[in-house]
Amino acid sequence: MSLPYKKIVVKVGSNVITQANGLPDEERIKHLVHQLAAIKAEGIEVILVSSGAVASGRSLIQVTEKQDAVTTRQLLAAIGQVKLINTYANFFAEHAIKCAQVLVTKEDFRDRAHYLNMKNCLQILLQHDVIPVVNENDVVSVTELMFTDNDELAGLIASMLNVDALIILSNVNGIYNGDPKVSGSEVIQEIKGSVTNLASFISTGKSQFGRGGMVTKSTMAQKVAKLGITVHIANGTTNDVLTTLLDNKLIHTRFIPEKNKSGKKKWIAHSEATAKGIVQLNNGAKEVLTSGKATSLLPVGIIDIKSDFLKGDIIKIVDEENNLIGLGIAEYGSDKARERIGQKKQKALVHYDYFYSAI
Ligand SMILES: Nc1ncnc2c1ncn2[C@@H]1O[C@H](COP(=O)(O)OP(=O)(O)O)[C@@H](O)[C@H]1O
Ligand SMILES: N[C@@H](CCC(=O)OP(=O)(O)O)C(=O)O
Repeated sequence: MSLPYKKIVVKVGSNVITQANGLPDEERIKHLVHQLAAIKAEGIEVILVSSGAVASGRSLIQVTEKQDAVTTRQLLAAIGQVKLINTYANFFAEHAIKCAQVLVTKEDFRDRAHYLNMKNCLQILLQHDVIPVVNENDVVSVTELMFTDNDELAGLIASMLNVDALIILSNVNGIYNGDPKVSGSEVIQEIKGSVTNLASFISTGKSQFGRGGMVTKSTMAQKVAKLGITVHIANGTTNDVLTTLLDNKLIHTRFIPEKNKSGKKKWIAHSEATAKGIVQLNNGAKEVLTSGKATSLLPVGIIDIKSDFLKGDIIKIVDEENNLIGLGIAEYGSDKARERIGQKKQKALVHYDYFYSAI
C-alpha cells in the first residue's frame, strides 16, 4: 500500500452497509472486513467507526411510530446494535481477528480526565491487536446530548488517537462540485485549507439512511485536516475501495492536512460544546491571534467578558460581531480577567500552547 499510514480511522455510513430495502447488506460488510483484515496484515492499526444500528434494528422489528422519534431510535438502536456487532465479529473471526464494541456518548469527550480514560481504553485494545468498532450509544443519547452524526464522532476519535488518516466511506465518490446526480458534476479530488464556498454547492439533502449529510461531513473534514490529519471521503459501495485508496489509485476527495497539532490542542479544538466562558476581542487582537504566528491572548485585546469561567476552563473567544475566533484554556478566572480588560503588560489569559484557532 503506497500511502505511508501507520494508524487509520475508517468510518462507515449507514448507507454503505444497508440495502435499499433497509436490510443490512451482509455481503458489503463481509467485503469491508476482508479489506480491513488485509490492511491490518500490512501492520496498519485500524479503528472502525460504524453506523448502522438503527438501520439494522429496522430489519428486526416492526415499529408502530406511536412513540416520538428519539424513543423509536432508542428502540431500533438497542436491538440493531447487537446484530451489527455480531455481524462484524463473525466476519472478523473468519480472519482470526478480534473486534471490540465501544459505544460512546458526547459526555465521554467532555472533561480531560474522561477523555484520557477513553483514549486509554482504545489504545489498550489496539495494543492487544483488537479492532475497536465504535458507534454512538444511541440508547442513551437523547437529542441535546447527541453527536451531529457519526462523522463528528469519527473526527473526535481520529484526533484523540492522533491517527495519520481518517477515511470516511459514504455512498458517493466524494464531494462533487455540483449535484452528484447531475451529469457534468465532478469529484473535487483535493481540498486544501478552509474553503469557505464549499457549502454553496453541497445540497442539504441526505442519503436515505444518513443523519448529518455532506455539509457536516465537509465541515468536520476541514477541521480534522487543520489539526494535521489527512481526511479521505470515498464511496464505500465500490469494491476494494479501501485497498485501492491506500494504493493511491482511487478517485475520491482528499483533504490535505496542515501541520500536526499537539494532543492538547486537538482536544481543545473539539470542545466547543462544553466551553464555559465567552471572551470578546477587538479586531486588532483577532488579527494577531489568527495570523498563524505563536501568540498568546493578552488582556489588552479583550473588550468584554460575556460569560463567566474559572481557571482551567475551556473558553470561547469571539470577535466584535460575536463570531467564533477560537477556543482556549483560561489561565485565570473571569473575575481577574474582568479587572484586566484592555490593560497592557498583564499575564496572558490563554497561552499559545492551549489556544486553537477556529479560523
Ligand atoms: N456536492 C455534493 N457532493 C457529494 N454528495 C452530496 C453533495 N451534495 C449533497 N450530497 C449528498 O450527501 C450524501 C452523503 O451524506 P450522508 O447522507 O450523511 O451519508 P452517510 O450516511 O454516508 O454519512 C450523498 O448521498 C449525497 O446525496
Ligand atoms: N449511530 C447511528 C448512526 C448515526 C449516523 O450518523 O449515521 P450516518 O450518517 O449514516 O453515519 C446508528 O448506528 O444507526
